[in-house]
Amino acid sequence: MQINLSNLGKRYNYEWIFRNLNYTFESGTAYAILGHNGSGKSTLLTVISGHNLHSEGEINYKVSGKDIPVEKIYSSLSLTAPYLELVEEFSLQEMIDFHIRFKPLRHNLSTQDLIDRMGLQKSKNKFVKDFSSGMKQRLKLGLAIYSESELLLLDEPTTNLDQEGVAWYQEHVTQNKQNRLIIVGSNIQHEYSFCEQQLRISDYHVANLSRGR
Ligand SMILES: Nc1ncnc2c1ncn2[C@@H]1O[C@H](COP(=O)(O)OP(=O)(O)OP(=O)(O)O)[C@@H](O)[C@H]1O
Repeated sequence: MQINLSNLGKRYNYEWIFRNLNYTFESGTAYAILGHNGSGKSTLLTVISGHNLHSEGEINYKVSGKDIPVEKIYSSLSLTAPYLELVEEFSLQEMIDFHIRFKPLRHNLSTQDLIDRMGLQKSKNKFVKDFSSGMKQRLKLGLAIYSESELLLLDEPTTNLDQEGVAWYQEHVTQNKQNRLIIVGSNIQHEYSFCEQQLRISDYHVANLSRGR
């Protein structure tokens, strides 16, 4: 998979979040989008995922050498982000079964296999609404990392995780990165230490562009 951004810009009302962004993302590489709070990391990830329209420039997707329109890109991606909600009324098992109906898991994993990999065996029949915030985050990550998808978008992936949860994230994301395109929005080193490339969103802020970078 390849994602090509050319002169990409996004503004909300009169405020430009980034402009003149030229960049190519390729499968087999993990990228970190870095920047301070409010710098536009989540905005760029939502634009890449097709959930948010850009304001100028172009974004092009290629899967196996074929151009894919933005409205079809959802079928090639999985993502996790703080604003994404789980279905609180489901038990853990029901939540995964529901997810699999839309997005199968990698390597034909079953619901039970995923529960085992997340280390949540004891909570199989617990309602998601009764999960701790760290358990919910582990579930969101497990669903994203283990979905059959070429593009994995991770926005602030270790939110609410303790040290053990962070170690779990690092182990599972690195085990599942081969041949995938991974993009992490973060400003915490342990979330993106496995990424080979870094993109600083502040380089594409209008004030910095006019200074000629
Ligand atoms: N829907 C929206 N309408 C107007 N402004 C928005 C909207 N969403 C985000 N913004 C603004 O865009 C800017 C970038 O926000 P964004 O959430 O992308 O930053 P971020 O780098 O992900 O921040 P954080 O590290 O705090 O998560 C902020 O100034 C924010 O207020």
